Amino acid sequence: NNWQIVTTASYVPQMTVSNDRLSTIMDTSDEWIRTRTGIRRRHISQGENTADLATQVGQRLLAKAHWAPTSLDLIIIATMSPDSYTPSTAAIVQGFLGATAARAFDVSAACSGFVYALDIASRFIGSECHRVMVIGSEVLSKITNWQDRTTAVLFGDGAGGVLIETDPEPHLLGQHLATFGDRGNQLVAGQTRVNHQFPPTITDVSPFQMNGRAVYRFATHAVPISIQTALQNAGLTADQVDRFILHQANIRIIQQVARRLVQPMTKFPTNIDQYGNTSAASEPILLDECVRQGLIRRGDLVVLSGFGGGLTVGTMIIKY
Ligand SMILES: O=C(O)C1CCN(c2ccc(-c3cc(CO)ccc3Cl)cn2)CC1
Repeated sequence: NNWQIVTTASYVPQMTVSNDRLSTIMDTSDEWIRTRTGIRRRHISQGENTADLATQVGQRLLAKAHWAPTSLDLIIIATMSPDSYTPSTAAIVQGFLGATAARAFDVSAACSGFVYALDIASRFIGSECHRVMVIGSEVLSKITNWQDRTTAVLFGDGAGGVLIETDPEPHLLGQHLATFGDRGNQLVAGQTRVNHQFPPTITDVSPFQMNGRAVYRFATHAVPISIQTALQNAGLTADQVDRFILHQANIRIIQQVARRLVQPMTKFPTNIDQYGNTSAASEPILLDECVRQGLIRRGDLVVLSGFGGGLTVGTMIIKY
């Protein structure tokens, strides 16, 4: 069933942490972080959890679309840093917003989460489900080991999302989702352990652990293939795309993907310098900024592509 993105919104915690400030708590430097990742600062939550960031986005979305919360049929939150095992972050947001008619659940696909959630929403939308809220929200600072300079310098907190509604015109022109579970151990966070004794003890949440080189290599290989496959599904070529909204994981990966697709960097807006890697939130935050800055207009051909934990990759071709 056809649907359209009605509006976009985003929200980041107020406090920013510069590279220089990080270099006072771990052995790193602004020069290293900026040249190797493109990151200059990141927003770090002070007391706001994942559902709080998502609720801010939800309120902004409903206000921009002039929708009553009770008109929502479905809320999906893509996150790898939920408030709790239960209730789901989506259920908490549903309660905070008073969206009493909406079913609500989380999608866990790390940095591909927003595309996975949008794909699921597009399969729900139809005769009984007209109005859907899809948000990517992360507080990665709570699962980061702030002594591990290989990961702590990369991540930030934030949330972004869209409202989608049934539409007579097709706007989802193609997609490609893939998961490589045999390589999942290359990017792990929040791992639980089951011990042999009885009663078992509750384990604390393990911080990020990443085989950076392996994930980097995966991304530079899997993302161009995913984008080309989605374009083929849509009967389109990269030349026809107006904007590529890629997961903001690393500036060099974005440059590498642009080269592989033989496309100019002007088609690849970036904001990793401001936010760091916000996992499932990075695409909707960037999408919202592009819409607000007029870099994406109605009728534009937009590619959304996320990649990361799972390992997963997800690409969607949308006529905005
Ligand atoms: O030494 C260097 O240059 C290092 C090399 C390693 N780097 C990496 C490696 C992987 C990621 C990454 C992370 C996620 C998790 O959301 C998803 C997707 C990716 Cl591709 C980000 N940076 C940083 C610079």
